[in-house]
Amino acid sequence: MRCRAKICGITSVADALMVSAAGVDAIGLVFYPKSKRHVDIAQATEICRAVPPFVTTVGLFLDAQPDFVRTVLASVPLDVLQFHGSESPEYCRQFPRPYMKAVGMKGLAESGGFTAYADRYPDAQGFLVDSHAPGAAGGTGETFDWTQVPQDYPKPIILAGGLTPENVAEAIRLSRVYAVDVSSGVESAPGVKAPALVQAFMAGMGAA
Ligand SMILES: O=C(O)c1ccccc1N[C@@H]1O[C@H](COP(=O)(O)O)[C@@H](O)[C@H]1O
Repeated sequence: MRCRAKICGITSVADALMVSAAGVDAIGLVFYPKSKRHVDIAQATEICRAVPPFVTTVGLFLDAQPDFVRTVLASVPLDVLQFHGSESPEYCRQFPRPYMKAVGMKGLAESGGFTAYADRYPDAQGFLVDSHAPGAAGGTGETFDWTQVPQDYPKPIILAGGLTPENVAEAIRLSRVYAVDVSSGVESAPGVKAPALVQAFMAGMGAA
């Protein structure tokens, strides 16, 4: 099966159309106010309405108030939610959308390991493994040991954290994941995606 691609931290219609034309399967919109890639509801609505069919729109939240998530969902046509903080299973399942739970892989082995963590979220659509420590914010732009990515978990695994055009083929070879997720590795500035880097990233995936 081919490895799918999500590009996160889209902040403009132009970038959404550019990465869609490059062949990505999903775009991510960051609703975390402290992020340099944060979008407001008006921007996000405009972006989601502009993406072509069959490109999935993902909303990233980090320990947001439930009312804020509901307010976003009332206006922005998101397909999937990505919870990147310390959200509980009960929190994640309360919204009328499928969700992915981000898992901070740093130090996870000492606190029970991936399976124990993921099993707490039986209704998650998939798990996004990132390089941060559990409880810390992700989006660090750093990699982690890709051989630690679980191989036999019965849900899709999405690999994130410090991926670039140069390392994505090796990351896919070592991790055998369902999908990869990149943000800072294809940017010319925070929140601004560089067409040449996006194309090189997609070509790098094809070399895996
Ligand atoms: O993009 C952000 O600013 C961000 C902020 C807080 C949590 C997660 C964030 N982004 C997500 O982090 C991973 C890895 O990003 P990178 O490729 O290492 O820059 C990815 O899922 C982003 O969507």
